[in-house]
Amino acid sequence: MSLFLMNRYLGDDEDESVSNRESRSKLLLAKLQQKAKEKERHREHLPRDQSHQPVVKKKRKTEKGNNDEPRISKKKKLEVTPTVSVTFDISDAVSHEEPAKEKKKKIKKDTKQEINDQSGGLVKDADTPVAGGDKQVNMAEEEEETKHNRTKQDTERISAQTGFTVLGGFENKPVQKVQRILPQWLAKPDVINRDIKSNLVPISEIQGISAQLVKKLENNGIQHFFPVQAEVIPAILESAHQGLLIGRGGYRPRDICVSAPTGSGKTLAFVIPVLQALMKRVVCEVRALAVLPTKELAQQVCKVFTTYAEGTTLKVVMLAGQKSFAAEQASLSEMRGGMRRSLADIVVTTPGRLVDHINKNSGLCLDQLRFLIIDEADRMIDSMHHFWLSQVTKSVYRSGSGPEAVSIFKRTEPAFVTAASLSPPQMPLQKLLFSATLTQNPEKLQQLGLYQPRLFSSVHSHANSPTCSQLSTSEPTSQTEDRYNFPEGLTEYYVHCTLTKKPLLVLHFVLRMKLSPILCFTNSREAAHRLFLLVQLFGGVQAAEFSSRLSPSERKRTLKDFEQGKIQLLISTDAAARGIDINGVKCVLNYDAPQYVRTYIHRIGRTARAGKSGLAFTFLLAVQEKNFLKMVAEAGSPGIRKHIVQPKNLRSMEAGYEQALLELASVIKEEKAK
Ligand SMILES: Nc1ncnc2c1ncn2[C@@H]1O[C@H](COP(=O)(O)OP(=O)(O)OP(=O)(O)O)[C@@H](O)[C@H]1O
Repeated sequence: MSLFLMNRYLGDDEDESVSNRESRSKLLLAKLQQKAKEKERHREHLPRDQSHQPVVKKKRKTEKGNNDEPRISKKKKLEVTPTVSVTFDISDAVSHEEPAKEKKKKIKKDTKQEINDQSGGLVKDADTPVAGGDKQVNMAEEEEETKHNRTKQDTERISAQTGFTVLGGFENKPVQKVQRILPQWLAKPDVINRDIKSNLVPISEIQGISAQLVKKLENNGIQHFFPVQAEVIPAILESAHQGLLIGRGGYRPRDICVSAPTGSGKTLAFVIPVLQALMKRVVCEVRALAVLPTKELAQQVCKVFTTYAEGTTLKVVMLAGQKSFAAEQASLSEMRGGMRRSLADIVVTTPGRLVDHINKNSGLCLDQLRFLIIDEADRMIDSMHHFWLSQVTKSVYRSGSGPEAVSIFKRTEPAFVTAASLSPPQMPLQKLLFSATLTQNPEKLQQLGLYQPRLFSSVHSHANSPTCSQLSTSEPTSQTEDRYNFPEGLTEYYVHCTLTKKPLLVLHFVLRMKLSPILCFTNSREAAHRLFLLVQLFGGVQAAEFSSRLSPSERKRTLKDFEQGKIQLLISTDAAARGIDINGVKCVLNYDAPQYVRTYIHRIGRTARAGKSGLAFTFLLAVQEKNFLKMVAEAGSPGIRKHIVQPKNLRSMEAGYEQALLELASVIKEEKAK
């Protein structure tokens, strides 16, 4: 007994005596081929514009000849007799001499005609023109779409009537671009004004900051808060006020994400409220952990925390490999009377060093962690493969899993809030994310395990993105890519150049245009080193390089010298592209065009900081121009202009440059020999 039965439709004149299934297939194939040949013959004999009509006529004739029943009754027959299946076995056709593709096409056409006959002519052959041929040519695309939909509907209808699956309908369809749908919190952020200068808020207007901190701010020359600070500081303070303990009278605070331009003052936006929230603590425990991608950035943030914590009882400790592991361990805790005692309230660290301390049980206890600050958050998401976040989470919530879980400070990971989950009350962990290029990719943000996040952003394009709830009611809007924040005072230029002219252009910007201090970026440390040597050989410019070629202490000294104005031109890799706050950089040169838009934004963001103005020039080879300008425009740049350097302005430096080039070859040879 056969497991599967596949009935075939052999036409109205199906010969009941043919019981053998194989011969039935052959019969069907022969019949279809016969029809195809007839069609071909008719087409050849008729003028072009009428070539399709006789086929249709012939078909109708055949219908009549084979079956005297009117068309309507045939349809009825279909409805009441669900034993007929309209299928076609392609393998049957492969054994013949004609090219397989041609054959399939022809047979498919005839099969469709068969379906057409049964369905009252509703299924149209893709190649058969309908009445009003001219119109059809004009509306070819629409017609194609309608035809496809109709065929699909008819196929579905026949399947429903007969109970058999109609095979086919696998035409190629153009792939539609997927509309990006953002979750509500990403699509509708709290808006931060990009224009710092005209949106300053007096410090006294922000409630909840202690007199001690206000005084500190004023001593540091800060009279007003920048827009990002005026929005974010009250939000963090409010959540800290309400949510130090969850349970009766408290609630789990929402995580906070901030996306604001480079140099807009994001550091103080978390330093001030965190210090304020922890100021009244009684027992010293690690309650705030700030994670940054590099040593230099950790150092910078630690300095700000230390400055504002001065005069309070709060202790700030840095774990970034500047000191030995043992020294860092000693700064974290001490043993007194057989008890471990924390020596740190705020820890500033890098992911690698943090994981080391957690794994080696160095005395870094995160049981009481209240704030987890993730600065340069987009970069930190990229480094999630180090699993640093899961290690932190494990350390924070481990007190909820052991026998000590009965403790009043039992902590559980965020989940649904129920009466049971609120008892006993527990310390919440709140994540604070900051970046100038925070991704809008929900899939990436998902990795951070955010709890009811709230976004503060100055990106203007969010309004274009439909939210999940809007989607069902509104028409789809234009596709929005990730768009970023550009500082208000920044002016962007690009300079069309050739490879050989690039060093001359750098010299032109330093010596003729006098734009120093200049921060010049290359794409590799080798390129940075070569350019540095070349500029030195040319002479007349105080230059330095900044890359992983230098030791951490050399890098620190170089940055200090640059900040103090001892260096006119700092040639750097992307090591100095992110977060580094160097006062007074007038101009950024992209000696090598950056490959990614995020890199571009962070590089040019080293100037035009804190509401000041700045210039950014990107050197572009002819082949790079189109793609680079497109990338920058799509990222939301307010506009990048062309800057032309007249060849005559470079002429006076050419001889010196040629000489320096010759010397460079031997210097590099010597270096390699060493
Ligand atoms: N309210 C303020 N008044 C005056 N200066 C401020 C104020 N807030 C911050 N600044 C200064 O602005 C500069 C930039 O601040 P910060 O480094 O925090 O920017 P950022 O937004 O973190 O930049 P990036 O995204 O590049 O890291 C710093 O030198 C800081 O001292």
